[in-house]
Amino acid sequence: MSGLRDVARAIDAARRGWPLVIQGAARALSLLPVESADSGRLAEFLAGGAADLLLSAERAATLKLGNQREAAGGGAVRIAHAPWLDLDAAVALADPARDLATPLKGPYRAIAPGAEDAAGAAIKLARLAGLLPAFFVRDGTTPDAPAPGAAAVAAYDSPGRLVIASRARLPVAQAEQAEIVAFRSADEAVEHVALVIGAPNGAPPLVRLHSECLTGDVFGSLKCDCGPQLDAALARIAAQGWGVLLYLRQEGRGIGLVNKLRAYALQDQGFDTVDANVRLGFAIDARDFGVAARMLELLGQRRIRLLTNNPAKVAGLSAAGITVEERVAHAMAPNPHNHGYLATKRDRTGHML
Ligand SMILES: Nc1nc2c(ncn2[C@@H]2O[C@H](COP(=O)(O)OP(=O)(O)OP(=O)(O)O)[C@@H](O)[C@H]2O)c(=O)[nH]1
Ligand SMILES: [Zn+2]
Repeated sequence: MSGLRDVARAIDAARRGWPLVIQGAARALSLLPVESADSGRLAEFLAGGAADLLLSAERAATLKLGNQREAAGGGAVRIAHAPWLDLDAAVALADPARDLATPLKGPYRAIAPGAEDAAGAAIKLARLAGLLPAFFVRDGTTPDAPAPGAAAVAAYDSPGRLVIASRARLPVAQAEQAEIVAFRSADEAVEHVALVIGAPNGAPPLVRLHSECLTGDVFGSLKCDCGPQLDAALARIAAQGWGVLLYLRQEGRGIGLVNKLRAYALQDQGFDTVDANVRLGFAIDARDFGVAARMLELLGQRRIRLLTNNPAKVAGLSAAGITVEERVAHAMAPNPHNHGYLATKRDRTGHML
């Protein structure tokens, strides 16, 4: 599908600081990501015409720019160009790291994004590229820039084309009888993985959906509960004799490692995990559990028992056709560093803790 190839090229361009185009149903937007731009790239981009700034609705709301009406639909707010809206000012609008230190320039004026579908797709594309959701933007196309349609961006990470790419026996410390299964999609670069423990015994498998957390899974971070949850899930599945751990490549609840570390830096300034995500311009939780449902289907498991405290995982799987016969609580003892994080999950994101 050439549309998906154009999305992949656009993600690559965004990471490299090259311009890209998103074709909306009514009109196209030319875009240059604020994070990866430099003054030379910006000057080239501006040679095509004056550029406004596109921010996610969450970031605009944090800055008290724009309002719900403007944010409705596309999930993006466009800030009209002004002489003082240079690269430095754009970085200050995009990156919350300096929010408390530097007062905003301005005044800034929010205008309608123009092509709401393309604007919303741009915000999603920034997340897929692991970049801050902020672009220099102008109407129309740019020669030689990748130009996916907004609909292709929206469909980009849908799990329909996921297949099992490879599987092999993998004895692990917690379970000698285990098999690793790698999944691949023609559309996406990331590879999700399942660890199937034991052998089907007729009962619904005990399943854990684990979203990637480099800091917790590899370094034993005490800021979250991911590492202990991963270990405990493997132990509990092994004790049952049969089950599946899905290792989902959804680092930082889907915003990527760099953006998660930005969220951690904001947490060091006193914001909680929810407010940090929103301040960066992202949804509180950017994950879609449809991919997990597809993995379970490919493994032939449509009825499961799910280890989680997160009702959104149960709802996401159910909406995608998986029957969750039982939710099995999976709470870990808190430590002094993750106590606040766990309290926020309980109080603000509906976790049953
Ligand atoms: N953006 C962001 N992501 C975080 C933060 N702390 C942990 N994460 C990520 O959150 C995800 C943790 O997901 P899960 O272990 O599936 O936990 P959960 O959604 O709380 O649900 P259960 O553990 O199943 O109850 C991982 O991708 C972590 O990288 C944070 O402060 N900010
Ligand atoms: Zn973690």
